[in-house]
Amino acid sequence: MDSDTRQSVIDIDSVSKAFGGLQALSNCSLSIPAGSITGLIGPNGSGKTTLFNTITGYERIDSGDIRFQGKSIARATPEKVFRLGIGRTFQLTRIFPKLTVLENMHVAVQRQGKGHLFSSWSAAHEQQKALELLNFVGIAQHKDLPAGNLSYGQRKLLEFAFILIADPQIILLDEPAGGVNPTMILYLADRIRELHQRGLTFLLVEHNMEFVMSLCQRVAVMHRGSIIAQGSPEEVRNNPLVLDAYLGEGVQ
Ligand SMILES: Nc1ncnc2c1ncn2[C@@H]1O[C@H](COP(=O)(O)OP(=O)(O)OP(=O)(O)O)[C@@H](O)[C@H]1O
Repeated sequence: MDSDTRQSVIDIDSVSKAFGGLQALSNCSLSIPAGSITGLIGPNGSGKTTLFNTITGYERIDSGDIRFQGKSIARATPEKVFRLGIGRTFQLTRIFPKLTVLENMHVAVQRQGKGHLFSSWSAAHEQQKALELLNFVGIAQHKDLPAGNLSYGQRKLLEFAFILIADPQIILLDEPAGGVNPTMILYLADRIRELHQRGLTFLLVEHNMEFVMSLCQRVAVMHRGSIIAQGSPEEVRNNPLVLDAYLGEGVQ
């Protein structure tokens, strides 16, 4: 099915957000088709992380609306957004380095669910699910190691496992390939494709153009707080507005 005609899972509708005098988002509109892998690119400071923060409840918008499956989430807390089915990773990974990898998974269950989402889980179920997910992201063999011993790429995989705990419907990834070695990037791309085939939707911010162009069916380009272009990787690559935006701000 053409992604343009699919139902959208998230609709960002004329969203604006200022930090003091700085307009980080300016009448920003974007729809994420259900079942798509959408890449969000743009020069440094164009508003990509701010957009992620507004979708996931970490920043309040000044005007406009954000809807998830048709319902406004513009005023929802991060916990509520997560419970609705929107998972998210951060640019800097958030792990406890002295706890083992498996202990980190247990902490993630407690921390992300705040005791509600997973209250019916038994300890055995939690253990089994944690191991399955560590296996899926390829770091189960390190389960008893302190998480601080993991490489940067492996920490990102661990954080990926954290958000899968809650069976999200859409996953927002903030620079998943940033600082990760090429082999790990390919591995991560395969995991994303596999989850996508199982029905998950992805929105990812990324500066690694090869990663974006090979993985995403749709690409949206931000510049100065607005979406200036969107379409297939090919369409975006050939759009002169996109080149102007990057050249104007210094190529990444
Ligand atoms: N909490 C904040 N307080 C003040 N200014 C902020 C805040 N968060 C972001 N900004 C500013 O908003 C603008 C957009 O930043 P944002 O981090 O969203 O851009 P980005 O596209 O994600 O950049 P990068 O690619 O470098 O991560 C920047 O000028 C940034 O300095």
